[in-house]
Amino acid sequence: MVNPKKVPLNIQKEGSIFPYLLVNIGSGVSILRVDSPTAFERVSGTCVGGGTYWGLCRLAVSHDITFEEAFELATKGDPNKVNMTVSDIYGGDYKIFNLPGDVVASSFGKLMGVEHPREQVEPADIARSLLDMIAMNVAQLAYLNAMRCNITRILFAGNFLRQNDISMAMISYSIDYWSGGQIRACFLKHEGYFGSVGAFLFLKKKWKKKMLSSNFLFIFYSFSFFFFFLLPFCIPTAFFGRLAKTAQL
Ligand SMILES: Nc1ncnc2c1ncn2[C@@H]1O[C@H](COP(=O)(O)OP(=O)(O)OP(=O)(O)O)[C@@H](O)[C@H]1O
Ligand SMILES: CC(C)(CO)[C@@H](O)C(=O)NCCC(=O)O
Repeated sequence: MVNPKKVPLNIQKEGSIFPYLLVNIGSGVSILRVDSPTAFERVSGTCVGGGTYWGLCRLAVSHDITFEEAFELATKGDPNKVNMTVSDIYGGDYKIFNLPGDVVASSFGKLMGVEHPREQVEPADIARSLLDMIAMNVAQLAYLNAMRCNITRILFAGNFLRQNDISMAMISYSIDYWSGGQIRACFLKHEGYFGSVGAFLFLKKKWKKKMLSSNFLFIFYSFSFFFFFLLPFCIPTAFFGRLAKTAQL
C-alpha cells in the first residue's frame, strides 16, 4: 500500500461541503448521509468498529492492553504473516478479476494452514492485521453506502482514528481502490470530539427553547399577578387614599 499524501480540503473551492457521508468510527460505526446542518439521516452502521479492534486485541494479545499500547504494537507488525493475499492463492495478480497480488484475500487466512503455526506469529502481527481488517471493512461499507446514496465525499470521524495514521491511510487507499479514484476519503482534524460537540450544540438549542418558554411563562404570570391581584387592590387604595386626603383638606 502506498502511503497517501494528506491534502487539506478547500471547502470554499469545493463550493459546498454538502452532501457528504459521515462515517463515525467509535466503538461501533454509524454511517449518516448529511445534506445540510439540519438535514441528516442514519443510513447504515456496523458493529465491527473501534471497540472490536480493542476487544479482540485484549483477547488475542494481552488482556489488559490499552488502546495506545495496542496501536503502538500494530505499528511494528507485519500483517502478511497472518493475512492470506491474492498472491498466496494465485501466485501473483488475479488478472481476469483485476485483483492485484497484494490485495488481502482473507484476513488471518494464513493461520488456517498447518504450515503457518500460531507460534511463528508475533503479537504485533495480530494487532496490525486486526487494525487493517477493521479499516478495510469500514471503508468497503462506506464506499457501498456512498454509492447507494449517490455521494462522492466521505468524511470519517470517531476516536478510532485518533492519532491513527495507519487506518487513515488504509481507508484512503481502500476507498480509492473500490471507487476507481471517484470517491475521496476526508478526515477531520479533531475527529474524536465531534460527538461531544454535537451533543453540546443539541442540548444548547434545547435549553434555549426551554429558557425562552420559561421566560414567556414568567412574563405571563407577572402580568396576570399585576392585573388580577395588584391592580384590583391598588385602584381602591389609591382612590380611597385620595378621598381621605380631600376630606382632610
Ligand atoms: N485513549 C483511548 N481510549 C479509549 N478508546 C480509544 C482511545 N483512543 C482511541 N480509542 C478508540 O476509540 C474507540 C471509541 O471511540 P469513540 O469515543 O469515538 O466512540 P464511542 O462513543 O465509545 O462509541 P460509539 O460511537 O459506538 O457510541 C475505542 O473503541 C477505541 O478503539
Ligand atoms: C449504537 C451506536 C449508534 C452507539 O453510538 C454505535 O455504536 C453504532 O452505530 N453501532 C453499530 C450498530 C449497527 O450495526 O448499525
